[in-house]
Amino acid sequence: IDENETSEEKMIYSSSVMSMVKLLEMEEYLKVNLDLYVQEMQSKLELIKLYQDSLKRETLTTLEEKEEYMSNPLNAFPLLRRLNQDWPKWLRYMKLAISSKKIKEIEVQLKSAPSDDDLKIALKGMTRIEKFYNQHAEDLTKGYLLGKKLNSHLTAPDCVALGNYYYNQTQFSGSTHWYRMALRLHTNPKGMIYEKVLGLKRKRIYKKYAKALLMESIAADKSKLTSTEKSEWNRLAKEVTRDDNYENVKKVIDEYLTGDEKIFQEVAAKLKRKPSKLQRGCRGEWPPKSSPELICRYNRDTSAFLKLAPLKLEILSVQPVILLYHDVLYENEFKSMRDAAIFNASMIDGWTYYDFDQKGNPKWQDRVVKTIGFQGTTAPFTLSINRRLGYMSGLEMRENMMLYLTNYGLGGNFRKHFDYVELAKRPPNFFADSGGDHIATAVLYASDVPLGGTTVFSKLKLAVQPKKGNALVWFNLNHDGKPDPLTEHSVCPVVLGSRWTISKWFHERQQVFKKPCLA
Ligand SMILES: O=C(O)CCC(=O)C(=O)O
Ligand SMILES: [Fe+2]
Repeated sequence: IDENETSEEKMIYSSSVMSMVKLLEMEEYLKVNLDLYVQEMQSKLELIKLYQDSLKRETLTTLEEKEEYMSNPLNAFPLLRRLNQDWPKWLRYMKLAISSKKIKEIEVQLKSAPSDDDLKIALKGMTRIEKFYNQHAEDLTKGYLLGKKLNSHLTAPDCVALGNYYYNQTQFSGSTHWYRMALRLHTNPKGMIYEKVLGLKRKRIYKKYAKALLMESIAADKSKLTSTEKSEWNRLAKEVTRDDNYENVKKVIDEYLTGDEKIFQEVAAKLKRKPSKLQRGCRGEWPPKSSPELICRYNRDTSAFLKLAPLKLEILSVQPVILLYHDVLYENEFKSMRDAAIFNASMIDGWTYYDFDQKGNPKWQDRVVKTIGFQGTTAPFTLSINRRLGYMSGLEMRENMMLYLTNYGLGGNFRKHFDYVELAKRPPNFFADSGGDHIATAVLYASDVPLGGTTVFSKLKLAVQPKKGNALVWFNLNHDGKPDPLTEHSVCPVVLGSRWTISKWFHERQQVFKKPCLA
């Protein structure tokens, strides 16, 4: 994760649960305005209805009846007067804009609504959850996350957006399930809203679904098609989406819509790639570690202070050293840090990148978190946390008090990486200028994450679930100061929860007089 100034760009909400809270507040405000708008519209409607009532009279069909009616001056005079005086005024009243002030306010609010980029990041987060944890469209639609039933669900427009996202990336077998869900949910009375206001035509979804099925059967998600395949696909796609063919296509798809989801899921399973090692780790498929060296005890050794207040320590790995401490972060420390971050400063987007372009520049990829660095000793919490991290690691940190506070976003993750700088990639004055390599890393878990968000060391098959108050400390360099590739680690996509961490990278240089006193 790196920091990048993004001042000119629009605010991104989906990269942090905390910033998405603003969206909730935005919609609450919009709803208030909508309520007022509806109220005004209703009272206008009631007034017009009163006028309608006043216009009622018996039906007059024949010319004789009409003539008789108008021969009565008490009928003729009011009618004449009304047409001259009242109707033009009613017309004016009907034309009068309803609640133009409220509409203006909604317009202003929507200027800070999430951008297309933001939606793309959210879609990517959703599909990351779907793929990483092998979730099915139907389960997500019905409110199941990793088998846990939640009191929420997706709608037809949500499903279409997800289907289109896959479709546009030529991942057709990913899109078909979402189109099928969309059609199942596109029923009246809500279907009327989709058709008339959102422009989400049922007919168009049928066609898109048909095209995706066709493409899936021809190409099975191959990114490169031969020219014969391509022309065959184009010919068939035209055939399928021809208007006079619509009824046939619809008939076939309607059968799909009543089909058993289990069958679709079995077919999908055959098309899916085998899970990666990391994905298996994230799915909790690794057995728990046990070995005589891996013990729990109280750490009373790394500081005189700990003799009075020992820290609960669990040794997760000996080579490389990975320690899990329990109950080492206080709620009020985290709260004051978070408040400082969200009220007095602003957290910025953090990215996870996976690649370099041809010139060797990093290609930024996936905005996944919001983060902020707390330098030095400005607030009491940075001092107390740093002191405790000193006890936990046995390391010195006077030159480097920096702590990072991070909040993950929708499906937020952290790709596989090392915290050290590979020897070959070190700049000339690395040791003097940057304080040397990141000898160790500490991650304090500041929140529970009910689903996903596991810290995973793939090469060690070690997975650690965040637990509020716990801290993970590991050494990226071996005792001889060489990077240890076994420390490669990742954060699994967050599925449910707002993942907060306070992290620190310990610098190498300032440890020269202090041998790490390891367990
Ligand atoms: O949050 C985590 O679990 C790990 C974060 C991490 O890899 C880092 O801060 O370098
Ligand atoms: Fe890391």
